[in-house]
Amino acid sequence: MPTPNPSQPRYKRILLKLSGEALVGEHEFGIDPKVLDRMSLEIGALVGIGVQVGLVIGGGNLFRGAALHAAGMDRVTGDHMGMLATVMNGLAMRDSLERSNIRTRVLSAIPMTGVVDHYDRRRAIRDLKDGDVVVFCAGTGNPFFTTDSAACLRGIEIEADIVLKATKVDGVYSDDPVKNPNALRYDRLTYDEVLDQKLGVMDLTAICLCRDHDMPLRVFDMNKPGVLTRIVVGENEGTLIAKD
Ligand SMILES: Nc1ncnc2c1ncn2[C@@H]1O[C@H](COP(=O)(O)OP(=O)(O)OP(=O)(O)O)[C@@H](O)[C@H]1O
Ligand SMILES: O=c1ccn([C@@H]2O[C@H](COP(=O)(O)O)[C@@H](O)[C@H]2O)c(=O)[nH]1
Repeated sequence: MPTPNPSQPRYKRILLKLSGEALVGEHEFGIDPKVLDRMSLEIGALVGIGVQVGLVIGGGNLFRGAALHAAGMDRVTGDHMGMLATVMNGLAMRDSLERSNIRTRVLSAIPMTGVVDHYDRRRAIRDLKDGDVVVFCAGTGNPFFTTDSAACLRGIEIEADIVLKATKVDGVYSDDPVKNPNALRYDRLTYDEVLDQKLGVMDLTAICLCRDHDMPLRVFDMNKPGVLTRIVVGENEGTLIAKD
């Protein structure tokens, strides 16, 4: 493996997936502005070294369709609410990034004239090349999916070099490390190993998409300061999921 060089990022274009739940921070529900500002700083550092950043933010801090359905709501309505939650997170992220003087474009899979622009792949690529951070919100625009799948889909569409899944655990484990303290962390896995062992850090649709389009994925802990820059310059953080 070549030695990491901070002035020469290994990845030119990334798709970063941020967990919605992580935005709660010290609050009980919703969005903690301190978390957004910390993430903006980390993302700004990447833009500063010339990395093109596409962003997908989950909605788990506000609504998840499956949870609403379990409480009695129609599933599709719940999923629509979940997708709208990701738009709110996208707006909050743009606000924080722009307060740090980082140019940001929010593109939504669901048309929302007057609030955000509608997703258009060619436009997204142009904006990325111009140095804007592009936030893709409203997931895939379809119910029964998750923002992990949306992140992998957008990553493939914009021809990102890698999908980076920022979460609250420091990689993929043999079992959910939050529930099983004896779970073992993997450094590297193939797509088929994740699928065969049903490792639950991401939904399996997302893993299948990445496998079918040979898109590498890295799962890492966003709470470690400087972690994004370290990954982008080629240091080993969390777990890499790739072909072999
Ligand atoms: N094998 C595993 N390895 C690592 N984490 C696992 C595993 N199985 C389950 N998990 C759980 O998956 C979670 C991933 O959570 P995360 O909040 O990033 O997901 P999300 O549902 O994509 O995001 P959101 O909060 O926006 O809904 C981890 O917090 C971890 O507890
Ligand atoms: O393509 C998509 C993406 C998301 N949803 C709904 O939104 C919520 C929030 O996303 P998370 O990935 O769980 O953070 C999700 O639970 C779905 O209900 C969707 O319908 N389609």
